[in-house]
Amino acid sequence: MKVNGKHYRSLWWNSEKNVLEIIDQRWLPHDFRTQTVGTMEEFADAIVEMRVRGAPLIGATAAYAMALAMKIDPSNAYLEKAWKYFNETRPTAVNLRWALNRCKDALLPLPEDQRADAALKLAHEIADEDVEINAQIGRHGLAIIQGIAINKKPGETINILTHCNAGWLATVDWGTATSPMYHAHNAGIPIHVWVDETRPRNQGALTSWELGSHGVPHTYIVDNAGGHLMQHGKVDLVIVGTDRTTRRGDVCNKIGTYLKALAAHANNVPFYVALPSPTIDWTIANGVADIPIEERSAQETTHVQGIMPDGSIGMVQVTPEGTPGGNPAFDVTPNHLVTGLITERGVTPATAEGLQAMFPEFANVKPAAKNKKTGS
Ligand SMILES: CSC[C@H]1O[C@H](OP(=O)(O)O)[C@H](O)[C@@H]1O
Repeated sequence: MKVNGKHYRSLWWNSEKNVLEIIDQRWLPHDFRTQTVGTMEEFADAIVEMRVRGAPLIGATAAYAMALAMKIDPSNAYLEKAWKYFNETRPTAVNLRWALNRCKDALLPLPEDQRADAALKLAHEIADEDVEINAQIGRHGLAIIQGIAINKKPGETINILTHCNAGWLATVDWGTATSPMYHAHNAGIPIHVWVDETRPRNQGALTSWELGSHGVPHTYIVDNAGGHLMQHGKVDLVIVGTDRTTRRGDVCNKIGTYLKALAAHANNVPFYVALPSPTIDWTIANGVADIPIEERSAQETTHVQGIMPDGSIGMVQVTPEGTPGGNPAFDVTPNHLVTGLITERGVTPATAEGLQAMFPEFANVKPAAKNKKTGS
């Protein structure tokens, strides 16, 4: 998407330096900083520290990480070592494991001297596929918004609530939850977006930065305001992203999503999830029982980042000294609270039958023994 009129993806390959370039999202929305990622440690750090974040973007980053690994040492042993090293960076977004497995499956059959080039080519393909998948999600989500517009007075604004950042910053481009919003805005449909702040990392500020850059009307709200707005008829539709959706349609997403789904269900507000197929974990059904929930640092809850009086970006402590912080980074919305899943192939019910009908090639994937701690 555009940043000050210039098109950017969230990551891109610098073919002159032969390194990956990323937007370092830790400094947004106050400072737009890019950086190169050229070592195994820099790749792992970029994922762990959320310089790159969002399930699809984590997956694309992991693919480029495997390309670097094959350039360093194309042996089977190093391939396995790299797979394990990167799989341990963050446990919840299944796109990480999906990308690592896709790379391993493609590379193992190849002679070692072909692996580095093949791995980089595959990383480019995964990045480009993500852009197209998200554009398709946008087109299918646009139809939902158009369906709501028909029942509104001509020119009446459609109010959409979203949680966290499932925007182009969380993917290579377009975003997932935001793609239908951008498509609707570009089609001239009057939308307004309620943007949940999404403590503790305040990814709502990223969504606000994105939507503002594209001229989409929006309002930044505290996480706990969504239910009130729904009770008062101020939300026509909720669209969120996902980090892992199970084969029966249970949706794992940023902490707080479940509460939005409960409020939407209680107020008969349609609750849709934008779901790229690499985010489906076909090996599990019960999301609450089987999806590993990342526990991040307490400091993310006891402190908040922002612009300091001198204009620098800093952290301030919001809690008393010594107060412990708890920080589960995700929660799981059971499928019965989900109105529909917006995939790149179309909109489907959040059920095992719905997902199998949309993706029949995965219908026979066998449940795997899960180690909930690592998610694989
Ligand atoms: C399009 S996936 C976006 C998804 O990822 C975010 O998690 P994080 O910022 O911790 O990587 C959040 O759950 C978003 O909905």
